[in-house]
Amino acid sequence: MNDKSILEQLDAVLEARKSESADSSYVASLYAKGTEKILKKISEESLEVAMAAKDHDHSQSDKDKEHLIYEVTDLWFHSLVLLASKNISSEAIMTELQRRFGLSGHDEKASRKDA
Ligand SMILES: N=c1c2ncn([C@@H]3O[C@H](COP(=O)(O)OP(=O)(O)OP(=O)(O)O)[C@@H](O)[C@H]3O)c2ncn1[C@@H]1O[C@H](COP(=O)(O)O)[C@@H](O)[C@H]1O
Repeated sequence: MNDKSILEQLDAVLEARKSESADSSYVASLYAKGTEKILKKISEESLEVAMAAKDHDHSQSDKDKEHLIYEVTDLWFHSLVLLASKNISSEAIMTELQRRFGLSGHDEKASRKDA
């Protein structure tokens, strides 16, 4: 069993794909097409998340819950590809989430208004 988290493992794969060919790797093909293409995928996946969430609102079914998980995973994955393309690891996001942990969103917004 691998001791590294799936995010750490995926980070390593996304880094390694920078020297792979677009023909053999989907991630390499996204890097080759550039930021615009990756953003287009993120935009498409966001829309699919919204549609899946609305479907689940209506049905409350396990099937639509699974579909929502699937679509959010696609969105997270393409966001990680965007970050990797800019040499940002998922660790940076974990660190930022950790920094925000326990800080109320309302309080954080109020502190920005004061600044
Ligand atoms: N987690 C994922 C992952 N999630 C989703 N996808 C792909 O993301 C694409 C998005 O789905 P779409 O239906 O929008 O795809 P599409 O219509 O073929 O895409 P476009 O032609 O419109 O760009 C699909 O091709 C999925 O297979 C992923 N591709 C790769 N990974 C991970 O990345 C690793 C490296 O992948 P490769 O670079 O392909 O080896 C893999 O081992 C996985 O761990």
